[in-house]
Amino acid sequence: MSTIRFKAVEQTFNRKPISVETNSKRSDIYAVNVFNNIAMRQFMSDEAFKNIQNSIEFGTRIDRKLANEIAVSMKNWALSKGATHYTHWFQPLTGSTAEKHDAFFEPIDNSKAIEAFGSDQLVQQEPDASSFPSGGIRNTFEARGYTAWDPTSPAFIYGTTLCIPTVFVSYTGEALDNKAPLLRALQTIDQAATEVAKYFDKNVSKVNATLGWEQEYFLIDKALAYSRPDIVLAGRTLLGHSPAKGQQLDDHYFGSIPARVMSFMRELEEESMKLGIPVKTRHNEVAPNQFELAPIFEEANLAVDHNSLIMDLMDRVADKHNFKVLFHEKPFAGINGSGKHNNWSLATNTGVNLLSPGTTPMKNLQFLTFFINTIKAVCEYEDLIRASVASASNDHRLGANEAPPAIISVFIGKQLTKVLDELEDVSKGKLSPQEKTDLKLNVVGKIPEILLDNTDRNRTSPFAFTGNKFELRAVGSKANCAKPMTVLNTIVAKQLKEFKKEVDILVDKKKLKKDEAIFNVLREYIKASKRIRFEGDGYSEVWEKEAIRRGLSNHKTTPLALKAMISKKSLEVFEQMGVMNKIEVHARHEIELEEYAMKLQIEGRVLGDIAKNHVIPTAIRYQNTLIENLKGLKEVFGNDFKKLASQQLDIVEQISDNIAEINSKVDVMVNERKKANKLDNAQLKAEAYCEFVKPYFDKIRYHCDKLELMVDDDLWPLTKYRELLFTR
Ligand SMILES: NC(=O)CC[C@H](N)C(=O)O
Repeated sequence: MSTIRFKAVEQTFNRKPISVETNSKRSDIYAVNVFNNIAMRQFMSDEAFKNIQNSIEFGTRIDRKLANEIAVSMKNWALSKGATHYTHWFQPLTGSTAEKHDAFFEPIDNSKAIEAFGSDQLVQQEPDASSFPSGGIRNTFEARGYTAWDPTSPAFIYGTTLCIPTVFVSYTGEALDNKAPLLRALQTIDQAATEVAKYFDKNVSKVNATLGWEQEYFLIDKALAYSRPDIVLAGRTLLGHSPAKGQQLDDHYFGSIPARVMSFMRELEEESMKLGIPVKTRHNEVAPNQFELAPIFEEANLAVDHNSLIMDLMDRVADKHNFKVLFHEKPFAGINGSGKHNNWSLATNTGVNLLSPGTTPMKNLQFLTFFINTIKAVCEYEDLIRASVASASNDHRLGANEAPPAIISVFIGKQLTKVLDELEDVSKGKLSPQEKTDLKLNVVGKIPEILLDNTDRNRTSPFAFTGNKFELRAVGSKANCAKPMTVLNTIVAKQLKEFKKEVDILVDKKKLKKDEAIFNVLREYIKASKRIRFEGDGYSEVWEKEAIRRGLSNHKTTPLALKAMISKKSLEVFEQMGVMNKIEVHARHEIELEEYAMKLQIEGRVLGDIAKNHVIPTAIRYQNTLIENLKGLKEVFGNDFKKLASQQLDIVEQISDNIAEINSKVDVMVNERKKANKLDNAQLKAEAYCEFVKPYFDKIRYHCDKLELMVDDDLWPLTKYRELLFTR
């Protein structure tokens, strides 16, 4: 086994950057592989173009006849780009993407064939999807699943395949994927936010939620990564002693990008550009061999699709450059893990960012309205947000003093805290002319147009306002952003609807002026949502205690965090907002619990195997050399040998002790796993894995890592941390 390690290290030493030919002008290739407006205009009639534009903007139905024309034009465009196949591209509840390719080719008799693709193939398909998780939805209804075209996310060519973004739903209408609920949530926030935005500008007829994600990842040489069974099977290292040097010198963050990584990034960016993914930022992250990539924000549905697509693209491009991308939130113990911060905002079709202060008091009141409503929504549903980012892998990251804690709170900075404090004192009911002027001039009027440079940063906060958007920092690097985005947009929509109702009542019944009514409602919201606001150090123990006092949840593990998904309150908000019915939520809850248990089961098995079949035999081999040495010393020195051999004897004993510990702990862990596996109830099974199996991982690791420090480096079979993290 150690030969694999040394071969891998040697291979890595000999690697050179793969040269990539890239276009210096990115704008020339931007979106060339996307069926966007330019391509559509070129390939379809005006009528069809207008029809599809309306559908994208207002969700109107696409006429069947025109759908056929759209399909044909899409096919012609794809063929002109060299595509041979098409696929409905969807995001099942596995969290990744799925595709089943069909050729355009169709024989019409035994001597002739055509390239065929019509509305039937575009609009709806029935993949044999029986193997995707459905959380019992399909069994309950004996319904099959089908994929349906999502015209709001443009088709694109990936390799030689035309990919058509689709939703995946059962015949009874239940969503079997991550996209369908997201689209519903985006529709509901559009309606709710548009209604409220109309208070300030009658011309607003649509509000888009926007998302800018930041993807963190590790890049490890392929040979090194594949030399470790734990990385291959579990996506993370389950053991490995910390290297002498880790990230303590802070010399990687924003440092110069290593040459091989740079080649990888250039090719990735080039391919992303062609797919219309507007990647903009690249840099080294905190940990050695950790990097980050971020695009410009986009409409949330498109941004989610682009993130799923780029994760796939990263795998492929990395492979070409002899790297493996690790998306796991915590691939290495002792150094930083990876997140995927979600920057979220709301934008009107009149070009206004609703979370950006403006030049006039009215614009600032609009900003405050959306700002305070968002805070209130997060306050009401903090536990649901936590649930939306819960996973076995993200549990390692949240609360590890490198990413936000498991407690959800909102950070807004000093300046806005002051504004909210002042708004809290607004009088009840009608405002005097003096108070109105004062508010206009001294409170609302004083919010600077550009807050970006004035907002403090707080990396310890899970939900931080950063000048013109909120940054949800709790999302894990492996996650599909659709989940947190569905929750966030749903709860803010609910909140905005409530706000509108309350303001309207004050205007209609209490005869308050619109802005008076708004001030009155906001005042109450500021008071009601105070407990979620926290400006201090989210890593501190003081905050943990304070959060308990404030009644905020602090679920450190997924089985506990997920419970909030199916609380009465959560089921109600999903149902009322038309995002998911009870069956859909329960199905997802069940799937996530099962996934949690399975992930831990895999980790337990891999660890057991490595510990017993790799670590222990290696330790015994080394111990045997020591014993040989001891025998030799005895032969040469006779009774005096003990003095000379005391250290060796000590090591021999320590090895035996560690072996004994590993052996017995693996046995107990296997037993606990067996007990957990017998449980039918998904919640209890996940809890059993969490409480009784997982704790053994660290205990076993401890002794394996001790042996790593003792055993001859030549014999050690597992590629070491220093090799994984510092060879590139
Ligand atoms: N520089 C950073 O912001 C680090 C973020 C951190 N890696 C996380 O998991 O969220």
